[in-house]
Amino acid sequence: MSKFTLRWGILATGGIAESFSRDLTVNPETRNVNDIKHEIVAAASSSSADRASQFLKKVGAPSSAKGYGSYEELVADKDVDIIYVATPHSHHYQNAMLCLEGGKNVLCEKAFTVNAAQAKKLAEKAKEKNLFLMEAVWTRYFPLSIYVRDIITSGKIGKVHRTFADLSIGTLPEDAFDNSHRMVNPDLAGGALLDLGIYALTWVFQTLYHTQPESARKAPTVVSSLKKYPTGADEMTTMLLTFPRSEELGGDAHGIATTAFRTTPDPDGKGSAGPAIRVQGDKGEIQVFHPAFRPSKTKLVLFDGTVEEKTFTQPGPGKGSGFYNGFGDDKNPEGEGHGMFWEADECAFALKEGRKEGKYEGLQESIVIMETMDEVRKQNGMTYPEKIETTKFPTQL
Ligand SMILES: NC(=O)C1=CN([C@@H]2O[C@H](COP(=O)(O)OP(=O)(O)OC[C@H]3O[C@@H](n4cnc5c(N)ncnc54)[C@H](OP(=O)(O)O)[C@@H]3O)[C@@H](O)[C@H]2O)C=CC1
Ligand SMILES: O=C1OC[C@@H](O)[C@H](O)[C@H]1O
Repeated sequence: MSKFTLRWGILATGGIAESFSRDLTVNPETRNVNDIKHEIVAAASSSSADRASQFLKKVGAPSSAKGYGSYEELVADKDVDIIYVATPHSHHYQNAMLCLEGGKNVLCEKAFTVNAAQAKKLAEKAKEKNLFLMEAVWTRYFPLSIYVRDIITSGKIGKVHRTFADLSIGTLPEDAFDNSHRMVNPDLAGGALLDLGIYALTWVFQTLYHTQPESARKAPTVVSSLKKYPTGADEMTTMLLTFPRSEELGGDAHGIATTAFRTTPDPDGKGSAGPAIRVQGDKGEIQVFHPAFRPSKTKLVLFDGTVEEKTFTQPGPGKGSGFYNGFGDDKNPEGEGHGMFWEADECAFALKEGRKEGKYEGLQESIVIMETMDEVRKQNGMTYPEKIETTKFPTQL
């Protein structure tokens, strides 16, 4: 059988670009995906072509892959089918727009943009140019997430009324990040909400919103509280979302999404403190254990006494590999891939099938989530500099 090959260009050479690119080199057959292939054909660094070439070597790209010293050159490369945007949040809008204007399909890291207005502009541009565009919320494409959504839609836990979701990382920001770090720097749209809270929201949305028929999905109302870090970005944010839903589904549902630097739902690293995510219905609940961005354990607990635990490992290239994870303090278990290949596979399936959006989070849902975060920032007076909130393209950052 001839395989569909997706030819990738990598825009930026930081931590997550490395994890993602390494995952692209894992043979899809190791995860029973037999009809597509990924190929890294080029990478670009805003600092130098040499850095891009070193990056390509480091991640195991083919020796034919080209290293560019500017993002513009990458966009102009005729051999690139899709570009993975792996810059800080502040740069996503400008970088993704550059790619779309240049006729390239785009997979753009989370948070999709700084605000909903930017997300809408990108969606409009992708539509105008008939290009594929997807927010890289990798967790949505995990077999574990598919399993949890299936539990909900099958009615196993009954009508679902509430989801609690916490992604907090148990890290003292003063020790872990200097004030220019992308996690806390407002110039880079830093802060817990956009970087980590997006995963708590992902779990709330994928259990209470995405599981409804598309025509029935309605944006939630939100009340929230946010605590600022001295840089002006947030260090702890909690959101209470009310999703309007039909009586057939049990009526309105509540989502509680929270995120913080200093606390963690997993203080001993062994899950002893309980789950990070609880999706509760009137027949029981499905639990997911920390970390919300890359969970590997679930527990189904039903009113009738059923208890079913499941573990999901990430298929990988063999013993001893261990990929960089986030800001670098947790490595993958030995032998596992990172798990970013599932979202990459979705891009290949979509382009093979002629789809222009991701199956498990389309652009409309990414926009509603950005609107939710806009509202949280508005309720709590958290703004970013105008040059990164603007929809004016191009803007020099
Ligand atoms: N899905 C996931 O699990 C994770 C996702 N992320 C997301 O990935 C994105 C990048 O995060 P991460 O890779 O950790 O960040 P890094 O700081 O490690 O890398 C960002 C890269 O962006 C490029 N860049 C361009 N302009 C700037 C600038 N002004 N300041 C800093 N970097 C710049 C640089 O690459 P160059 O010099 O080559 O142009 C830099 O190496 C964020 O959106 C983040 O939310 C992050 C961690 C985990
Ligand atoms: O997306 C992410 O997931 C993992 C976290 O460690 C990281 O900070 C974040 O950007």
